[in-house]
Amino acid sequence: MLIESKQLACKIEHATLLNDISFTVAQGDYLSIVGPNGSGKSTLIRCLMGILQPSAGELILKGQPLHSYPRRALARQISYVPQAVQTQSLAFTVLDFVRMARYAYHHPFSEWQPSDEAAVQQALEITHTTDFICRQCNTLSGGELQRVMIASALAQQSPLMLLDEPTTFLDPHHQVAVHQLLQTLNQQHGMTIIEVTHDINHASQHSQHILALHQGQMMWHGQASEFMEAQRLHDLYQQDFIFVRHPQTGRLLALADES
Ligand SMILES: Nc1ncnc2c1ncn2[C@@H]1O[C@H](COP(=O)(O)OP(=O)(O)OP(=O)(O)O)[C@@H](O)[C@H]1O
Repeated sequence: MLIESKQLACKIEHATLLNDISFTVAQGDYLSIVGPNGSGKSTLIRCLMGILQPSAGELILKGQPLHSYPRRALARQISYVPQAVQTQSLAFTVLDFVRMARYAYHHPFSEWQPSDEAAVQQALEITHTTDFICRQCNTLSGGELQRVMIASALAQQSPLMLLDEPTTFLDPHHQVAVHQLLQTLNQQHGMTIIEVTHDINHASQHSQHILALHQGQMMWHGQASEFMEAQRLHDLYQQDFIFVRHPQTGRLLALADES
């Protein structure tokens, strides 16, 4: 197993943000984490990044406690793509920004290696961001910047990529482009993906497993193809859904019932 979460709990001061969370993620899996606002999705991602310490239970990465990994060693295993970035804070060219992702392979005064250049070039090519390398990150559109963020995560060459609502602020075309890129990374490059998303149709169609959180607890974990069930979605979101079949794939799509 790549990741094992064993009865994970996370408390901040007196607030219990996560409780009794147990699941596993195999190499090559694509897990979507869903759930209503405030259910603990980002908190779980922060635990997986090693930023938050469990208050009980533990996270195991490749057989070792995740918190026992030194910072750089963890960055060689896990990369992270945030929801949205304040572009003003990115006063770097795209090339410099993606190169910085190689810090995990360097120590002070170590030299830039051909392997670093190869990793950066490959990340730029896969994400189709090569044309932007001389641009300042703070001049890119939201969709372009999100691809650069994924390029940066890819340059880390870690087997696991965590993404926190990576398509939230993107238009439909760029949402599809990022979704397709994630599919390619997962299916053709063997990348293990854990993605927080509010797009349950995307999650049920494109991921392999879904973990549904509700009030910091695990409400459901299973095969993505089995997720779409009226009572489950109602219990999760306190919202009725209408189901229709995708005319091409035949998969169930859920539409929030506004009637
Ligand atoms: N530092 C903190 N101190 C106290 N409570 C916190 C802290 N950080 C997060 N929370 C609370 O923990 C709960 C879970 O937050 P989290 O950001 O993980 O939710 P989420 O599922 O990612 O939500 P969203 O879908 O809105 O992004 C929320 O109620 C939030 O207010």
